[in-house]
Amino acid sequence: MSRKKPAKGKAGSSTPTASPNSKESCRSAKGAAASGQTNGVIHPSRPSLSNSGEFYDLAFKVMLVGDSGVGKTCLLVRFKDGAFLAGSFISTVGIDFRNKVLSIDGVKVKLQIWDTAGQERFRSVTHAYYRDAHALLLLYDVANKASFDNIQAWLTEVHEFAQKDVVLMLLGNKADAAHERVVKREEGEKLARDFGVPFMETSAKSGLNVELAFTAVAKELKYRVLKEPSEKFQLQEYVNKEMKGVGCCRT
Ligand SMILES: Nc1nc2c(ncn2[C@@H]2O[C@H](COP(=O)(O)OP(=O)(O)OP(=O)(O)O)[C@@H](O)[C@H]2O)c(=O)[nH]1
Ligand SMILES: [Mg+2]
Repeated sequence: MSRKKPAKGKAGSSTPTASPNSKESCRSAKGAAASGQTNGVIHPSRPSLSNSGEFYDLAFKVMLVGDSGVGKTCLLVRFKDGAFLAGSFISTVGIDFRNKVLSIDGVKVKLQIWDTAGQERFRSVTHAYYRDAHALLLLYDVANKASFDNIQAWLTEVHEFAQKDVVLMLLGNKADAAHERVVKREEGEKLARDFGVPFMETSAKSGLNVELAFTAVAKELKYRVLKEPSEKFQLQEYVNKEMKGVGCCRT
């Protein structure tokens, strides 16, 4: 069985060169060493080796998008390192990525997760990356109404620049911030229903639903590539079954 080791470095030739952060409040950018050589899906009969030394069967690109300050970088750091490093907010510059290999129903799925800058001045940089994304996590901040109101504009952008069959999920982040909350969960649910996208609330601070958001996307992507005739997977159904509410648990 052939096993290839992707070259180290920045994004592969099919994607523009990344512009790494030097520092962030969530320190996510540190390193970002893994390769972006594989633009498409890797065939499962040829396992590959990630930079962290883990073999994987499938690889996908996931992009985090949304207004500046909604918590994209913190969400990625929480997922990758299980940490929330509170401190002064240092906005992401350009774009960066980190890899994580998940085991999904016995299949090793590598997610290459791109953390984009929410600031308007970096918009043209992020546009260039949409086309290669297999999945997009679109975030707003439940404590910031403007970030919620801007979701429609983000969706317009997604439809303009991303692949038609991209896997989309809407996340209402900072669900821990009860006192500052200005967007009700029901409002997020309605918006998601109106646009036909799966939805859940998350918290990079508490970790609420963070693992689930990425796992659900990985499951959907894996299902699309490897689906058995007997297998059925529905992303929103899975999310509804698995997600935890704020301060309570759904069964
Ligand atoms: N309470 C709370 N604060 C959060 C959460 N996630 C992020 N924050 C805070 O929100 C601020 C912005 O977080 P970032 O993750 O840097 O935001 P971003 O979306 O990456 O912003 P840009 O890089 O400018 O696009 C930081 O001060 C974080 O500490 C969360 O789940 N709960
Ligand atoms: Mg950021």
